[in-house]
Amino acid sequence: MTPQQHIIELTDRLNRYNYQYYQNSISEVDDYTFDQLLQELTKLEKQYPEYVRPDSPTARVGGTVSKEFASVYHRFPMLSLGNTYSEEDLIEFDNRVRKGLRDEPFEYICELKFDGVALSMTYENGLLVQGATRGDGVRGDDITNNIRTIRTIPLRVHDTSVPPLFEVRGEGFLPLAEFERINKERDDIGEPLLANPRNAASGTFKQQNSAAVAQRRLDCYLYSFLSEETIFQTHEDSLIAMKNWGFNVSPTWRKCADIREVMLYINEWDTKRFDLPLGTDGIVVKVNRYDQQRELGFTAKSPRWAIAFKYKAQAASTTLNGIQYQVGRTGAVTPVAMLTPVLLAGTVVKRASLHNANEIERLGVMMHDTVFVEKGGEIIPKITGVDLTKRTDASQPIRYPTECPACGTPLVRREKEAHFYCPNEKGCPPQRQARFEHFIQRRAMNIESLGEGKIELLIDRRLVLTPADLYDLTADQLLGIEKIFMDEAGKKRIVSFREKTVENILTAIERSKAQPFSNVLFALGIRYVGNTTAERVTDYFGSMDALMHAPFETLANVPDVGPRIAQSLADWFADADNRVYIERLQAAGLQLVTDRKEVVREGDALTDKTFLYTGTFVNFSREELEAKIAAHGGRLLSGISKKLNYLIIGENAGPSKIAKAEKLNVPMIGEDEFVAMMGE
Ligand SMILES: NC(=O)c1ccc[n+]([C@@H]2O[C@H](COP(=O)([O-])OP(=O)(O)OC[C@H]3O[C@@H](n4cnc5c(N)ncnc54)[C@H](O)[C@@H]3O)[C@@H](O)[C@H]2O)c1
Ligand SMILES: [Zn+2]
Repeated sequence: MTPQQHIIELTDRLNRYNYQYYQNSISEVDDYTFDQLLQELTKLEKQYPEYVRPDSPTARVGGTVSKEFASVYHRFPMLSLGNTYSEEDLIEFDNRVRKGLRDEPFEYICELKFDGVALSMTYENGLLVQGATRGDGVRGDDITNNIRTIRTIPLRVHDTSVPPLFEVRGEGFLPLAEFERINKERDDIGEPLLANPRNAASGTFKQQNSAAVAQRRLDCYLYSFLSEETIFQTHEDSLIAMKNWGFNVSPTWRKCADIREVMLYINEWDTKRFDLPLGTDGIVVKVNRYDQQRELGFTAKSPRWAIAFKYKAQAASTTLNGIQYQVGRTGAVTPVAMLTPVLLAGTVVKRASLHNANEIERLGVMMHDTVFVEKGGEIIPKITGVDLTKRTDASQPIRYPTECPACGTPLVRREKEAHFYCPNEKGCPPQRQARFEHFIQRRAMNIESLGEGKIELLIDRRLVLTPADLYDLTADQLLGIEKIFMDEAGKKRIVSFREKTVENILTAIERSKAQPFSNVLFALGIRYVGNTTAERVTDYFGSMDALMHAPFETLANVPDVGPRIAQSLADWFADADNRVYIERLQAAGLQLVTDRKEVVREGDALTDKTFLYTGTFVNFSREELEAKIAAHGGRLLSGISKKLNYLIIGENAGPSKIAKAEKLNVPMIGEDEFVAMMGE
């Protein structure tokens, strides 16, 4: 390849990675590889400036704006950061700064480099008026409504000392625990898992539906303050002030007197960062004084007064001793690597995720190979490669099972899905057990006193076959059952049903009969039917009877449902065993209707019309307004979508609702118009 061809190839490749990363929230390669390639291109361009392409990724911020959102211009450009993985580069940076400041004394502020999405928030007279992404650095996407869903970003700053117009910047992120929770829920209802917290956060901020954004509890750490007039002398002062004004500033920053102290900070956070509630990929070093920052200035792409030091992903090598194939509630088979224990980022790792059969093939990994494990933004480490130099004759090809490891049923693979499934939904033991665990969880029937091995024992003793059997259990059957479990480490654990335990369990089972209909529907464990979907569906149909007999077209028309979930519901109710199951739950006294108040019809002027309201009203309380809509045949929706016919505007109406309605061209009416519409 000639240098020119090489430059062309690298430019195209990096531009494609950038597009996938910023536009589609997908990483085709890991960050380290990306950064190495970018460095290679930078070097080549320096050597052969005549071949530099105008669209070179070395000269611009990698993102773009998207068509789905309005674009906004940034008052101050939102740039990138120069980055490095080596201490030598850091010392070079320090030398450049010293030279730039002509040996004048200076200090650094070190911060963690939070791994999420750069956000900019503009405040006018103390009010949050705009939230935007970085985009191409000059223009970003206006995602104000999505940013408003972040609880830690104040909608109003009460302190009167803030300037009339200012901007704060920070990193929007998905906390690790939230990422794990979402993935657990997705796994539970058979949705594909989100790849990593950064890409998940970036994908979430790009969603059109703010209500869906609000359900993922995004957060944001602020790290920068900007305004026309200078009100702070140093970055340190601005961090302290932002904190005092109620912004979420991570307490992890530190002032460092020189580059040696910066190195200490880097070493200290190398492993400590894994204890933080979010993913981080390095640290950011900034010159503290603003006048010195101004003196140093910017390149086209990044400030000269700051640099990011990135940690290489923490990796270790160890041997792959076996693979456990776990069968989940929906029958999906997940391979988990069993490793020779190895120390990684401060914890001992014995297992690593292998995701699915495609991943095993992609890695080309064989049994007894020496493999690399890495800890990235996720809690469970993953296998990222094979050390081929250590491969011996002992390595054996991995034969992915063709039959369910638990029940022997031949596995199937559904179209376009990465997982193999055990189709023996009713008879497969781990599927059955997981179905019970799903049924008893708090968000479902809330019989959690049956957790921790107790369900296993009841299934073992054949006291229960389906969750409906729980409602026939008696104290006599339960008293005195006992089993000793051995855990992996060979530790004994005794599960026994003593008097008090039995009493608790039976009380919880009895109480579960009062759980609302939507919890019951969720508890059934129908594929793709999570909590929210269950609420939408039960709200819409009002009773199990109506739901069970609804044709596919009606199901698909329920707000937020769509054909995929509708098909899953239709298939489930078409199964005769499932209908018997429902009959038994009904006989046991579970709630199979919504406890909506009886609607007394007063008219039908609003028939087939959908409504949503915002604010408060003169003639009605919220409940009264809702009752009026129903009494005249109208329907209340839970969010603004194209399916909404009218948004009723009251006093102190929510600006984000109004903005959204404007955007979707949903007609807005006042209280008087609403009354007139009812014909009262
Ligand atoms: N894997 C891929 O395919 C792929 C593709 C494109 C980019 N990337 C990654 O993204 C990087 C480029 O992204 P970039 O231009 O946003 O640079 P960057 O992420 O390396 O640095 C700039 C960003 O750091 C963030 N940041 C976090 N904590 C901060 C703090 N305390 N102070 C200031 N900023 C902080 C801000 O969002 C800022 O925009 C690449 O170096 C690469 O690692 C990866
Ligand atoms: Zn099976």
